[in-house]
Amino acid sequence: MKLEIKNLKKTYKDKTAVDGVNLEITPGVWGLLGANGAGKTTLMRMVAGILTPTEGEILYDGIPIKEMGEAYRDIFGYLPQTFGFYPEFRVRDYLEYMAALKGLTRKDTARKIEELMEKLTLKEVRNKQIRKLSGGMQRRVGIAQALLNNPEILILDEPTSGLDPGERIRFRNLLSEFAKDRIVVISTHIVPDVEYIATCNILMKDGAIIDIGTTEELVKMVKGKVWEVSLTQEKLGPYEARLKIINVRNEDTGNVRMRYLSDIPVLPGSQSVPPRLEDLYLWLFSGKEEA
Ligand SMILES: Nc1ncnc2c1ncn2[C@@H]1O[C@H](COP(=O)(O)OP(=O)(O)OP(=O)(O)O)[C@@H](O)[C@H]1O
Repeated sequence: MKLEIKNLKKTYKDKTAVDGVNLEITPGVWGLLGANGAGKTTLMRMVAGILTPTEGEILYDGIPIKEMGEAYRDIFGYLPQTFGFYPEFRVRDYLEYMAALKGLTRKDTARKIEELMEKLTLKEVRNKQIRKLSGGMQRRVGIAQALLNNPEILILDEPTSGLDPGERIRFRNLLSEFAKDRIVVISTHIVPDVEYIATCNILMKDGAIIDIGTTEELVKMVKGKVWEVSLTQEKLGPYEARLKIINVRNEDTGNVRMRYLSDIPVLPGSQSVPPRLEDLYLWLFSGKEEA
């Protein structure tokens, strides 16, 4: 099973959102990381077959997806970034409706909906209208509809926005299990969502792919540039504007522990620490003024 993206380009009037992307995606979880406006959504919508590329093509096992039509939809699941369709529908009715659109039989529909409601803890809201659900709950319904047809390719755009930490962990586990022999692509700003489950991460900037690799391979870029130091809250102030700070957390001593990015240690007592994917994300995608 292979998805090939060849020289894919999308231009909106004078804006090139995706600029010559080449990718070969095989089964596993793929994290698509990039700042706002990098072109992630545009790329995913083209892969989902709902946006026509300006140039280039997408092939599934060697066949252009535009020639596959219905057959591509049968093997595809997609959770868009903004999910708010059919707000008047009750959860169960909506899932049944989506299952019918995806061509599931009555028997498969009942079985699959039960299974997904269980896995995504949706049972207690089965008879509620979607518009009355919390944001996190709506997202779970969105995830459920994307999984209804047991897709071979699953594309999720910002799937965990609105989910609480417990839900995020459950969701990650669900995806890891699901991706064993399938292609799952997750676009996100929430780096920890893909850090431990992604087989491979795709880094995107200004419409282009700037790097691809496992978390372990990619974090090497910031090896020796991540520091931690303990300091008083008052001393932190002047550094906040100058440094790329990853996080600051309170210590039992009353001091704060600051994790920051820099080529050299800036504060006395700074210790070099092993890099994480979030450190790299900040290094690549955030200007100093944002840090
Ligand atoms: N329909 C459109 N018309 C014009 N420009 C667009 C359109 N859709 C997207 N863009 C522009 O293309 C660029 C890429 O947008 P896209 O939404 O794909 O990025 P993204 O990486 O998904 O960002 P975000 O995480 O904020 O959704 C942005 O500069 C955006 O303003």
